[in-house]
Amino acid sequence: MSLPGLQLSAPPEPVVASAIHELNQNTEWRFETAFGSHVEVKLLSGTAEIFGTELAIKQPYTFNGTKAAVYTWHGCRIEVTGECLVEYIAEENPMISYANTHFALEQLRGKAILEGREGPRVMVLGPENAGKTSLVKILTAYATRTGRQPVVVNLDTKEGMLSIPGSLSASAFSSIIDVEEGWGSSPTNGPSQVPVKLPLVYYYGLANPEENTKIYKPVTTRLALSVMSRLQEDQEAKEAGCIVDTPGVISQGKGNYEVIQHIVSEFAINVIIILGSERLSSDMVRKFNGQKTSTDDTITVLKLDKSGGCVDRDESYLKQYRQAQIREYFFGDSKITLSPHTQQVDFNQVTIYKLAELPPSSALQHSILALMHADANDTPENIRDASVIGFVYVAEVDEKKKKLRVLAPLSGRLPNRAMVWATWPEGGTELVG
Ligand SMILES: Nc1ncnc2c1ncn2[C@@H]1O[C@H](COP(=O)(O)OP(=O)(O)OP(=O)(O)O)[C@@H](O)[C@H]1O
Repeated sequence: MSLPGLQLSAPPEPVVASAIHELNQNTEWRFETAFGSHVEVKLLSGTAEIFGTELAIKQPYTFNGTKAAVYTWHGCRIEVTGECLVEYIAEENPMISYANTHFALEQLRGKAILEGREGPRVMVLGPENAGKTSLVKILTAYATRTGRQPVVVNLDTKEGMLSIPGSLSASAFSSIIDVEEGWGSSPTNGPSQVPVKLPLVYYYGLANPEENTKIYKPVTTRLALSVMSRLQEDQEAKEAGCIVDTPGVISQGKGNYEVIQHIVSEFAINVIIILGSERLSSDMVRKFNGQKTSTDDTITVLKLDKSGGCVDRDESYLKQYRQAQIREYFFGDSKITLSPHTQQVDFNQVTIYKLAELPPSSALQHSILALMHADANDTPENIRDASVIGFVYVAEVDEKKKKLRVLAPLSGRLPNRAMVWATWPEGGTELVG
């Protein structure tokens, strides 16, 4: 086609390859897409789900920087447009045992309702990339599909759940999980414009719990106290119980499993699921199986097979993933655009803590600060144990004028609360010019 008056030809539309896949019952199409390249998946017929959440028929879902699988119980046809890094159909998968685990949890929920007690408190353990987060998503999705409202807890600070990496968070899930974004890093995530999932967030600020158990353990305790009181006060959460995702590193521990023990006692965990490690499973059976929780429930340890689809994620992928989570926190995702604002604040208007109070300096440039529900002059312990109001990004530090330019996901003056600066998620990325 030529453009009128210019005799120029419009560049040809790039040809994007499309393919149709027929999946037999109980099989899955596994795929990986690169960051920056978009792959569209459409369910043409039959039924299918991604990590437990059903796909709507004929609706296009777009993936970018994703590793996942479209699973079908009864068979389906899907159309895939765009180029995947890896894609194949897998006949063997552990989905039947994962669904059976959901039904076993449902039985525990039924029993707890009859007895007027809390539903199961489930913890998923296993080494890195064993599929823990994927299993937590599947169990959560099946529970919400059954009409339950479980409280999901993320104790893995390498990734964020409805928050950015570095945080520990909990949220009651009553609606479906977004198949394109997974948990998402922003509370406004999901198909609805209404922020349906409001997480409670605490900040640890390091990737590995064992780097500083003196902070990790008390912060976990605070989160556990809130979750346990929610389970007592909110009938729907009480019936469904909670599902706790954990960092892989605590399962690879050199034998003492101190952090695991702490989580089990603080959340009164009574179902421990082990993925992908015989040794861990036998250690956990020896340590916990048949023991009583503080609420007088008996602990059951269960081993499940790791999915052959779990992929090891290298550091460069994980770094891009974290950056994408941070961007999404401030700017939204493909469906919901947020309107972040930058503002100037004087050095003397902010109080920043690292492990002790810290004067603002250019070292803060391009880092993330957690704004805490704590007074600027509170004690370091109270600040550490406080929950997070939100995060800001330091766009610029002017040491001469003693001013910071900060980006916040919402407009409005920064409240005069204590702020915490930690090393995780790593700074250094330029979010705004
Ligand atoms: N069946 C599957 N098909 C394709 N990809 C999968 C499948 N199951 C899991 N994955 C992918 O494998 C990677 C590792 O899985 P997941 O995040 O669930 O493991 P994890 O044990 O939580 O890891 P970590 O401890 O490092 O957080 C993820 O990118 C996940 O999306």
